[in-house]
Amino acid sequence: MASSILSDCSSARLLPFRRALLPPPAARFRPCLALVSPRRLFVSSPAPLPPRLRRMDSVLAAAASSADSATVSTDAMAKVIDGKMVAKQIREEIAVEITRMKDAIGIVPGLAVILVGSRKDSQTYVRNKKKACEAVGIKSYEVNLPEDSSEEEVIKHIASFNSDPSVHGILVQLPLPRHMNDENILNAVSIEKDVDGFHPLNIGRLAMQGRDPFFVPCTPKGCMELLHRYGVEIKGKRAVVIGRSNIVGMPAALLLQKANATVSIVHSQTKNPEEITRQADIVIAAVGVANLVRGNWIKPGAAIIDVGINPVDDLDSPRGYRLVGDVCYEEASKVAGAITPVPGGVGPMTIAMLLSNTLESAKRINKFK
Ligand SMILES: NC(=O)C1=CN([C@@H]2O[C@H](COP(=O)(O)OP(=O)(O)OC[C@H]3O[C@@H](n4cnc5c(N)ncnc54)[C@H](OP(=O)(O)O)[C@@H]3O)[C@@H](O)[C@H]2O)C=CC1
Ligand SMILES: Nc1nc(=O)c2c([nH]1)NC[C@@H]1CN(c3ccc(C(=O)N[C@@H](CCC(=O)O)C(=O)O)cc3)C=[N+]21
Repeated sequence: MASSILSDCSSARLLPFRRALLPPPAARFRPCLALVSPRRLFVSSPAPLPPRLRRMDSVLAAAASSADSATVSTDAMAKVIDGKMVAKQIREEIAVEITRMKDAIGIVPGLAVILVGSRKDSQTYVRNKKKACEAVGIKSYEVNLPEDSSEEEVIKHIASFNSDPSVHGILVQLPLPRHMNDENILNAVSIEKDVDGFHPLNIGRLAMQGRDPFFVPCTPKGCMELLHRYGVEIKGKRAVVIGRSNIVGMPAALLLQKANATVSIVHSQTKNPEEITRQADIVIAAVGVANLVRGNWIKPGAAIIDVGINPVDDLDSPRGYRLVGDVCYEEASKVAGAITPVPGGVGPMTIAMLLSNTLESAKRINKFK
């Protein structure tokens, strides 16, 4: 079913609010790529976990190995990196930890979300975050402000959450209205409660050798977790990150570099992006252009993490649209060694990492191990 929907990456029509920057399809698509036998980059057991997540190790190992058997259909098809399943397992582990903390010290983690304006997609994300919080036992606080609010009003709410001891994480939903300065607003979030990891001090610490941020931004952290869970070796490998935004591309490149990959960053001014991408053992695509990365951009056997969430017209879908990634899945899955789907890849991991950061914050603030 999925393959019939995605059978032609060049024909997806973008919804009006996304720029249509698709490459000319005939020029870039080489139809015989499925014949190339992928060189696998994977080990059978997951890599060791950082101490904080070690408790989740066995669950996630089981998740990864069940994904192995469930999703490899032929030798030429990439392994599906199932973010939805891994995220579910992580949420279950978080719920157990929250109960343990509540029973031991009577504290429940709290996450405050501030939404300015009435963008439909932002409202959906905020609703989903709230549901995810409730399901694991995190108390959620929400403030909805009108589009024409002032920066001062937003900062006033941030300040009140900064000093509220029942709030351990604060998230300001992006994008903010155009008249607001993101930097002024993100700077106002207490660095100890910055569960999005967007505060300049957190980003600065992420960039520096020998320093650690309080929080790692959720989407790049989710990408790294998926690579770890699926046993993708990073040290000494070539990685290409497509996109350099403050919230995804740039921190993803820093994390890959911290994990000892040799990293190149491809952006809108890069010449020959396909040539550079083709050298990568690991690709993280975070662009916002549907199906930009074609099969012939990919090195056989590479691991592909597709962050893009792009709505394209689909009259057969109840919503009138469906979501596709930045990578042409149908082509890429015939060349890559492993690949995340959209939906069901990085998106659910972003939310799971937000919950994980909120729990981590509540533990740190209350000195609970
Ligand atoms: N799955 C998830 O959890 C999340 C998904 N997303 C999705 O990820 C995508 C990227 O988001 P975000 O980083 O916020 O986007 P931004 O628009 O902030 O950044 C896009 C980046 O892509 C680069 N770019 C644009 N066009 C091209 C091109 N043709 N070739 C190469 N590079 C290009 C831009 O380059 P330049 O810097 O030169 O302008 C920029 O660095 C979106 O689809 C978004 O919806 C975002 C957050 C979370
Ligand atoms: N302060 C802030 N922090 C963010 O982390 C942040 C943000 N602002 N603004 C918007 C982007 C986008 N983002 C997503 C989160 C989950 C999915 C997600 O769960 N996606 C599902 C599909 C959901 C659907 O079907 O609509 C999936 O990929 O399977 C997607 C995108 C977080 N962002």
